[in-house]
Amino acid sequence: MDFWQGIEALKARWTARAPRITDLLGDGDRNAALTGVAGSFVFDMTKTSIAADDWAELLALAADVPARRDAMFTGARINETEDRAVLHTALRGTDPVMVDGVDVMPGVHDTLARMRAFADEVRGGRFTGQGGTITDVVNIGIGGSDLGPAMAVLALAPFHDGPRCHFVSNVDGADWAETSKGLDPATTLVIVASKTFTTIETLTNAKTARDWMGGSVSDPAAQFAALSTADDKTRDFGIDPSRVLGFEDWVGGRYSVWGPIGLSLMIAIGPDRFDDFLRGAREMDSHFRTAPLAENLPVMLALAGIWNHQVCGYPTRAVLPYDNRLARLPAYLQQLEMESNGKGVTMAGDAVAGVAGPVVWGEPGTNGQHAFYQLIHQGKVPVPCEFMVAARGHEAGLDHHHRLLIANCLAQSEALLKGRSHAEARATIADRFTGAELERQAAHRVFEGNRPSTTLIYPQLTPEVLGGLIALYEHRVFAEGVMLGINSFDQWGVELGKELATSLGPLVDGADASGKDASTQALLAQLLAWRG
Ligand SMILES: O=P(O)(O)OC[C@H]1O[C@H](O)[C@H](O)[C@@H](O)[C@@H]1O
Repeated sequence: MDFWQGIEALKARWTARAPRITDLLGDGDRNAALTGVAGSFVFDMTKTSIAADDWAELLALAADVPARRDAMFTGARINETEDRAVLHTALRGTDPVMVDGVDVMPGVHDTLARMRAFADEVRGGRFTGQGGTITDVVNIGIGGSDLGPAMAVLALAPFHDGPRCHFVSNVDGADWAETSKGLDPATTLVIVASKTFTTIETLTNAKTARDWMGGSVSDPAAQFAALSTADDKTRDFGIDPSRVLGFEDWVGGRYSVWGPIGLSLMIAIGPDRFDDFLRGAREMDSHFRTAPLAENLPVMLALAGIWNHQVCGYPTRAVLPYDNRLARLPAYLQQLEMESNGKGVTMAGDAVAGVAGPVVWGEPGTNGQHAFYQLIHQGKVPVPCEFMVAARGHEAGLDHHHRLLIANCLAQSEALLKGRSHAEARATIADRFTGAELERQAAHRVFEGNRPSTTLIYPQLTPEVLGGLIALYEHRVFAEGVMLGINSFDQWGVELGKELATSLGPLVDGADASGKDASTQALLAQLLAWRG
């Protein structure tokens, strides 16, 4: 059956049945089927409205995933619109992978060895700034050249034993100004991370950083390193090839944290722990490649997403890590998921017959509970929630905090599931109100319940677990993309805005704006008046 016909059939049955998730939870076999295990992860999708027979039909929709997956892992050019292989998995792999008849793995291992050597030199004080041992590292990059390492460096803070790491991404000068405050140029290493080395934000920030450093040291370029596929451009910028770590075009920006783009993370936590990070991802790769679809965690996450978004029609998904150090995970996943699957055209160039990827958003718990959970519990449009929590934190003396964290995480999914009826709401306030006022007040305290959520649990957020977590989401996005028939590995949708920004530059300097639409002209005129 065609994917979209399958979705329509599932939607019709789900609408007719209008199941209560609490009723579905009575079926032990269904619950076992909707609970997945891979390495250190347990994924519970029993609090969704997927019935046992729905699950069997959803799995059938994933039938094309294995062949496509195998094509990806073995170096086929599955990124068809850019005519590229998709091999971020090779960055953490061990086995040979052939692209155009050449094994890419010796190159991958050579680059990893160079990263390790440089990280060790920086961490061990053998590579120094012109004022002594490197105390601070600033990674300048944006999108995939920022979000992965920035998210991972924060996530693995308990494992830091190297120099401090900072991240500058926004072309807004505020980002550079705030980050560079208090840094000593003579003991700072600047890493310019850009796959293409053409990204205007990154090049602007890199030049500003070079000027800043040039104010204090005689040879600023000596304290610069670059991570890029464009050797010629890094050389033009003045960075010595010995401090340029290259990678190939078969690594997409949002999938690039495993190689040179992860250098800041490697410097922060050390090469051995970076190896653990890679190993965690490799174990998830192996699970994705070998586990049957019905027990395959990335496929299960993908099907939970397909069910909530395409079958039930819920437009967004909230990612809610009950793990404060995963504060940047929602932003990271926004790029991973929305840049990969936010598409309207199939691989064949036709319009997608339904909606592709959902809006992904979120914040860590418990903070979100005191902000937007109001809408999640009582707003009219259900928001499928993706909870995640570790069994243990890293703060040995603060386990009572972690106990509360777990309790809150489980409480939220329980509240979403069960809700509170009008009668129950009335009972909670019957001592304070009577008559019509009691009914009115009770109405505000009703929770519909029956709201879907999934929960991912793991023992503790270690480098290995983080590696597995990111790989899990990468493969989830891949599996969804295969089912939707789209190319998850291009991002043409970011181009138009970039082109227009280039054409608008001179207009901000006062050039003739008459070719622009009326709204843009008016906004520009006011901004120019204020700029004086
Ligand atoms: O690494 P760079 O070439 O500088 O690209 C940085 C980012 O910008 C692009 O516009 C894309 O949307 C991202 O996928 C990419 O990660």
